[in-house]
Amino acid sequence: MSSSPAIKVDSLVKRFGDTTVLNGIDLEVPRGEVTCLIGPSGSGKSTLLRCIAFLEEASDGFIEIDGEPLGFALGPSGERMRLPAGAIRSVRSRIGMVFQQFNLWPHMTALGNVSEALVTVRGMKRKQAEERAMAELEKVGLGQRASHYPSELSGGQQQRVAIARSLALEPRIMLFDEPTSSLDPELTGEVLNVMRDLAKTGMTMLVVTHEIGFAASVGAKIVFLDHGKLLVEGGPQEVFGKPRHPRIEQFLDTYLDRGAATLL
Ligand SMILES: Nc1ncnc2c1ncn2[C@@H]1O[C@H](COP(=O)(O)OP(=O)(O)OP(=O)(O)O)[C@@H](O)[C@H]1O
Repeated sequence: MSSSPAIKVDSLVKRFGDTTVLNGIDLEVPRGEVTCLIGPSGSGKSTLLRCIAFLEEASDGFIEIDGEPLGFALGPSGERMRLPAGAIRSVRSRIGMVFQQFNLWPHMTALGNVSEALVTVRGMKRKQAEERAMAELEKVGLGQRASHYPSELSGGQQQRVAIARSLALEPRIMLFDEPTSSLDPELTGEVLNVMRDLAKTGMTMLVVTHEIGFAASVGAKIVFLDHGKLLVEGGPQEVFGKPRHPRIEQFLDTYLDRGAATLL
């Protein structure tokens, strides 16, 4: 495999109407590590993740996944050129994404939620898909809950099903958009543990989180976004250690979570 980073973001701009939400982001996400994206509310974290997942189209700039362009590339005369749908799908399929809201199908069991993705996206036979789905549910500690519907599962369990559903599709990169924001602390812990285990397997992960304790202990790289710009990036010690960038100091005062209080 090439030595290119798992994700490369180059001069990315995203505008909604007259509002510039991402204002020239350059970012490299190394392979096999956890990169945590932090920053104040409204700084553009979700938008950046959604651009990388191609759920939003960037207004300008480029994204590469494993060295291959996603969505847009430089054309022969140096113009920004949209790539064909097939090429976009092929690169996009390497990325899994987990959202704050679990987005499970309410009328399907946990097993159904995971296996359906394999049948519809991968064209797998139902029986084979269910076997695979069961194995994925076991990995996130939910083998015993396979026949339960989302309404019969806790928020933490629902999020673990969503993670299993993403992982079943064998992504090379996992994006997490505040996966624990809607959970209480106990359920947050169980989801973060699943993410810690996933990190140990060498999965490339880009995680938007307000869980500073998680970012400081699991993130190999921390990226701080502020008003649509990448303000600080580095290892946890560089970003959270003292002396700190004044904006980080201010951010920690506002967003410090319980785990972080003991870590920093
Ligand atoms: N579809 C959209 N149309 C218009 N404005 C949008 C859209 N999506 C996001 N924005 C705006 O972009 C800005 C950044 O939003 P974004 O959700 O990326 O921030 P964030 O850092 O993830 O915030 P939070 O931590 O609160 O989730 C906000 O001002 C938001 O209102």
